[in-house]
Amino acid sequence: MADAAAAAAAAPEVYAAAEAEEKMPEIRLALCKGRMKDGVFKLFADAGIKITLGNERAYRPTVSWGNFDAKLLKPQNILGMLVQGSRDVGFGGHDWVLELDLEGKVVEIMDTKMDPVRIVAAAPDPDVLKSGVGRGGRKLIIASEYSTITQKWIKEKGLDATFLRTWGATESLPPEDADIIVDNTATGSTLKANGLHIVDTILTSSTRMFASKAAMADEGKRAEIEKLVMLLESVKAARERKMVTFNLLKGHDIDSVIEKLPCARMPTVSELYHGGGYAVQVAVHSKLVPSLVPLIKSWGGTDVIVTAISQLVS
Ligand SMILES: Nc1ncnc2c1ncn2[C@@H]1O[C@H](COP(=O)(O)OP(=O)(O)OP(=O)(O)O)[C@@H](O)[C@H]1O
Ligand SMILES: O=P(O)(O)OC[C@H]1O[C@H](OP(=O)(O)OP(=O)(O)O)[C@H](O)[C@@H]1O
Repeated sequence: MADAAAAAAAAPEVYAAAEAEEKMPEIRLALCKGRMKDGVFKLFADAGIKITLGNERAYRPTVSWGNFDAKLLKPQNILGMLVQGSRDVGFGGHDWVLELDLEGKVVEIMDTKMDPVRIVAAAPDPDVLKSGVGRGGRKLIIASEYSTITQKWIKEKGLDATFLRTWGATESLPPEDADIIVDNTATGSTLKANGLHIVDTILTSSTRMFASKAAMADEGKRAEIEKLVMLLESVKAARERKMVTFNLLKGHDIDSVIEKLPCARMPTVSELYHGGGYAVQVAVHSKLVPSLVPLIKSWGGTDVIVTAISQLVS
């Protein structure tokens, strides 16, 4: 207690901001049930915001930061609720924005890039689009859960086809009950297990965060939403990067090393004890680390440390 009181006294602005957060305008948050849930919960957790569900069947989680009224909902419903204005912020797939024809009716505020999928047309016959006919010469039957997307695609391709709406397990329909399916694919294992070949890629999708137009028009809510986006984006940025720290001892040309570092902004450089050289710290894309570390060594760098970053705000 004494420690907490001392910390609060030493950093009054930070503690006051944390307390004030609970009195900020309420944001009605829709979290997604289903396969997107764990990734979204982890994104919040990595930003220091804990989402707690009372039990597995509870749909009203509590959020440890800010002033959220949170609910767990199916992503397809979330998008509709943002349009009708009963939720302020929510998560869903870009595919369902297109399927429900909601482009311009909800505001995309962040692409988490999580759960990437492709919406593809697939068939047992890889040449089905060339032949344009179905099993035994019948008119093509094209099955999908995505009604709008598929019917638009049929038109664009100029196919003479009957559309069949499915409710899951779409890959099981060909060859008897359908000639082509339109479905999402991530690893491709369901298509493969059912002997289906991709004949066209229609679009790509990922888990995105959306806001209602009304919430974005409300100054108070918008400010809170932007704070949330900044925090979640900082996790996304950090996940793509690593912190590389190294020493460059006296006698090496620090300026020429700094010039060669792959960073958009200036790296942090601090002087070593007794003017023995410099410690350099730079956040770099993870994929560059294996190339960068040997180069640092070749430039005379020592004591190279590569660490994970949890949040990065530019
Ligand atoms: N591997 C995947 N398979 C299916 N949908 C995925 C996948 N990865 C991401 N998604 C996205 O998840 C959303 C579908 O969510 P939804 O909750 O309806 O399905 P689900 O998570 O599979 O749940 P359920 O098992 O209850 O059907 C879509 O936007 C879809 O693009
Ligand atoms: O490319 P993959 O990694 O195999 O993933 C794609 C599959 O996962 C989903 O099915 P889901 O498990 O949600 O069942 P459903 O078809 O009944 O919706 C989706 O509809 C595909 O069938």
